[in-house]
Amino acid sequence: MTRPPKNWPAHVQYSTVPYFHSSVSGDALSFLKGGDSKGISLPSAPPSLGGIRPIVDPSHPAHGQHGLFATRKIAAHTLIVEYIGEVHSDERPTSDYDISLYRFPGGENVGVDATAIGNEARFVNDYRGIRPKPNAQFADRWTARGDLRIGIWSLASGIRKGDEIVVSYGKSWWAARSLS
Ligand SMILES: C[S@@+](CC[C@H](N)C(=O)[O-])C[C@H]1O[C@@H](n2cnc3c(N)ncnc32)[C@H](O)[C@@H]1O
Repeated sequence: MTRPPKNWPAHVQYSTVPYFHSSVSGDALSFLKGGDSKGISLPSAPPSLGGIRPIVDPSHPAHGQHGLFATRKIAAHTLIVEYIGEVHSDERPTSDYDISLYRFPGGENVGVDATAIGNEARFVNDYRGIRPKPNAQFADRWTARGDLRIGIWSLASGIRKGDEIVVSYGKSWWAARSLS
């Protein structure tokens, strides 16, 4: 088992490989695991280029929480970290750590929920109120053997060492929460 990074919360399981929930269909598993639906030897996520830090600035909108910060200069269009979590096909409407992975034409909607198990990626905040615009984005990441994952990738400007890594969660993410 990989040792959790600095500032990792005790109530969350740290993992560098996805966990597949029983709600994911066999067909979806074969597709997502690059044909190896037995789940042996899942490729580990590469080391994160971001480190977890507590947000101590009172003017930061996520003050009291944590964020992900570049531990070195990150070039444009670089994989910063894979979004590891529980891969699932059931509904998780109350999760704040759930990202959509793939929608199958037949209707199965697979997400990655890092509420209870995950890696550094679960600490990426939305740019609103933090920086004028995102410096990273969620996008597909295919492993060398053909597993489909979600990656957090730097945008064209690259990221300076020490900067907070921020994405856009999307207007609908915030709209859903302002109504609740
Ligand atoms: C995926 S988590 C991000 C990591 C979180 N800050 C933590 O320490 O666990 C999403 C949560 O972070 C907070 N968050 C992220 N971006 C934010 C922003 N721009 N303004 C306010 N809160 C934000 C919200 O509480 C949101 O539900």
